[in-house]
Formats: sequence, C-alpha cells, structure tokens
Amino acid sequence: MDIQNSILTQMQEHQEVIKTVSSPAFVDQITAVCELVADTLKKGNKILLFGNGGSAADAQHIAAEFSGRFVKERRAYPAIALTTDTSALTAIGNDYGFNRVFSRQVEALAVPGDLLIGISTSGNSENVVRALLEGKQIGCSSVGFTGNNGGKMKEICDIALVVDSMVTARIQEAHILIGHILCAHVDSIS
Ligand SMILES: O=C(CO)[C@@H](O)[C@H](O)[C@H](O)[C@H](O)COP(=O)(O)O
Ligand SMILES: [Zn+2]
Repeated sequence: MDIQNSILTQMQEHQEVIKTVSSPAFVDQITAVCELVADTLKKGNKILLFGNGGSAADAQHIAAEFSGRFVKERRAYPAIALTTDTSALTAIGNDYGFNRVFSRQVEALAVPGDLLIGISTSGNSENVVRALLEGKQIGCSSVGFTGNNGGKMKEICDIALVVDSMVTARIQEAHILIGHILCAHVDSIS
C-alpha cells in the first residue's frame, strides 16, 4: 500500500505541475517560444540545446526530433545537442573545466541569430549559465527551461520558462512536454 500511495502522490504532483504550465500566462510564454523556434529555423539558423543529467537527455531527445522527425514527414531542421560528443566534453572538461563544456562549444558553433535552449531544473548549473552568456555575446537568442523560481537563468534568457515546482523530476516532466509542443509546432509550419 505504501508503494501505491507513493505512486498516486507522484501522479498527483505531476498533474498539479502540468496544470500550472497550462495557465493562460504560461501558454502565452510557450507560444512565444514556438514562434522564436519557427522564426529561427525559417531564417536558416540553427538550434543548440544543452543541460545536465536528465536535462542532457531532454536536449538530445528534442534535437533529434528537429533533425530527424517528430510526427509528420517534413524537411530536416538543424538542431544540435551539445551533450553528445564525448571527445569534446572530455577534452573541454579536462582542459578548461566542466563549467565550460557547453560555452566552449557555443563559441565554436554558434552564429548570430541561432537559438540556444538551456535546460536546468535549478536554473543555476554553471555550465548552462555560461553557455547562455557566451551565446548572448555572439548575438544568439536564448530560451531557458527551468524550475525552482528560475535561478540565475531567469535573468539571462530572452524567454525563461520557469516551471512552478522545486521537484527535479516533476520539472523535467513539464520540460519534455513543452519540448514536444515545440516539435508539434515545427511540424505544423512545415
Ligand atoms: O534526472 C535527474 C533527476 O531526475 C538528474 O540526472 C539531474 O538531471 C541531475 O542531477 C542534474 O545535474 C541536475 O542539474 P540541473 O537540472 O539543476 O541543471
Ligand atoms: Zn531524471
């Protein structure tokens, strides 16, 4: 019974968080991100995504759905997760420190007009924050997927989607829902 209580509590928490991201104000913010993603791709720019742990998985998941496909058969779009190249991650981490694993790749790959999507449930992961700051210098636009009141990322990103929860797992569940909503929008404009 304890297990069942725990399951139901987690499901309840999940539903409550999804309710907060369904509010009109939050949906307006997601809409703005959908438009930014679409504008970036229409201009011929690319999307770079990054995060740690579960958020690294989200970055890869979303990037793959832009470059591969989501539901509809459509053209491929340029999106790269900065979490997948173990040579770059280990070399940059070893030579410059883990805090620079994403910012150094942004410096190497980003051009003005590209869109950075930084994913951090705390909003405070230093490697994510530094990459967003690097992108700002280059002239990229930026979106933060966060929680925990937004952390440092709230002040840095052009649009910060701050999921109203302090629980990492629940925040991540809202993030991947939003990621899929972006993919559906990209399908709809293609
Ligand atoms: O997926 C989970 C927990 O659900 C973990 O792997 C989690 O992503 C890691 O602890 C991250 O290092 C957390 O970083 P962040 O979300 O605060 O940037
Ligand atoms: Zn997780």
